[in-house]
Amino acid sequence: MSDLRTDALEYHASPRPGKLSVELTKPTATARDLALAYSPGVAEPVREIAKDLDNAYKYTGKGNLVAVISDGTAILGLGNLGPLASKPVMEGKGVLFKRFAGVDVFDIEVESESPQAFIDTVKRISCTFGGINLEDIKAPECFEIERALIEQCDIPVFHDDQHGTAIVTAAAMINALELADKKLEDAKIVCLGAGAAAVACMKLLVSLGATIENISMLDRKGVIHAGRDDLNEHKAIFASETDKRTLADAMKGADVFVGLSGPNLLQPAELKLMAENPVVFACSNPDPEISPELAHAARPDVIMATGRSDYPNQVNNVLCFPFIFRGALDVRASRINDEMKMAAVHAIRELAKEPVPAYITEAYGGLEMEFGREYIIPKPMDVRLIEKVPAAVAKAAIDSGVARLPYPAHYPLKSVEDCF
Ligand SMILES: NC(=O)C1=CN([C@@H]2O[C@H](COP(=O)(O)OP(=O)(O)OC[C@H]3O[C@@H](n4cnc5c(N)ncnc54)[C@H](OP(=O)(O)O)[C@@H]3O)[C@@H](O)[C@H]2O)C=CC1
Ligand SMILES: CC(=O)C(=O)O
Ligand SMILES: [Mg+2]
Repeated sequence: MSDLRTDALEYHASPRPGKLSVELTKPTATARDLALAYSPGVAEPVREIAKDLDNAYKYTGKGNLVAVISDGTAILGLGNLGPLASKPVMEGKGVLFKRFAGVDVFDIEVESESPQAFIDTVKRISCTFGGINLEDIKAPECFEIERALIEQCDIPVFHDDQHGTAIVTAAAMINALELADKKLEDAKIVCLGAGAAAVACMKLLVSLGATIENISMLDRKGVIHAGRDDLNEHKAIFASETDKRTLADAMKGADVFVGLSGPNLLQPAELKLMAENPVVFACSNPDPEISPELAHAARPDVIMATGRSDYPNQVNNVLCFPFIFRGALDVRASRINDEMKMAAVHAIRELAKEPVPAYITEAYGGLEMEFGREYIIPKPMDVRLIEKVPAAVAKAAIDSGVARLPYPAHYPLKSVEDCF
């Protein structure tokens, strides 16, 4: 592990800087090819698009192109390090979009002095894209930014840290609670963090049956309770009449801990206070709220997940965003609505119960996996994700009236190569 820093820097630097490049999709070998690709031939699609803007989907890459856009104010759990420092993560999201769902990405890092400046910038460039994935924008600004852009754009705008995270968390939570023999309706839930991801995750769990009175949410100042006068409207939804003030207060008898805050914020002593068979999703990246080693040592009965690839149960929005956009783009949805999000939750959740193919076992060093405490959610390289999730999302888009194309004739997809 001590080599990880060196290896990661080398990976990003060599043999050429970065992780993505632009590829050509048409022949360019002859003068004729160039006359078609550029002047004079390029004038023909220009004229067609000027006549009817929808022709951009026919003659350009718009329909398969997503902008991954950040202002760098909440880069993973590293904090507000500025737009340029967010670029490796945004390129990384581009890698995942392409690798897992064949979606092309331009990453865009925006220097903006205000949410309005960010909104204006994104709105002005939005016609280039088939969809917009907002990333690593801190709360509460992210809520206003996403709302305004959904209103102003006719393409899907999706804040991944809110909804991608919520969808995957919900899918894993339903499975984890089933294994713990508990019901979401009765579960006492502690959520450490009250930002973009935390608020969206708790809202989605409530829409799936969790009881808002059973949720204790905490920010840097402790438990969010009705006596506080420093809460924004998003935190205030979770303010309860309670005497609990600290994480330890909240953890007494809790069934579930969801960490969407920062590194090493949960102590073993606090974990020991939880009810039997506790479910702990320590999802802060790159360093979780508690390491699986410490958690298992403190509570042998824990069902444990992190956001990382190197432990069992990776609860990470990578399981959602490539596939939800694939489905949304393929039916040219005008937005990603609640029905599509819910369809994604169930498609991901159900896949965890299917037998794990041999190529996944091999990719994880021969580790045998089956639905259980160490396997509550599929692995990102499971190609059945591209079969199941876009199909469910596309169907939900059609059924809920936001699709502009019929169910794709080439669905269900069997692999990324099937996309076109
Ligand atoms: N596994 C996954 O797929 C994902 C994981 N995440 C992780 O979730 C975390 C939050 O991301 P995001 O919601 O986008 O960021 P935001 O900036 O929107 O929210 C951060 C939240 O964490 C709280 N917080 C930070 N430090 C502490 C602390 N010491 N004690 C209590 N609360 C604290 C903040 O409190 P306050 O409001 O008081 O400032 C804030 O509510 C990150 O670590 C990120 O990596 C995010 C998305 C996906
Ligand atoms: C995974 C992710 O999007 C995050 O940690 O911010
Ligand atoms: Mg993120």
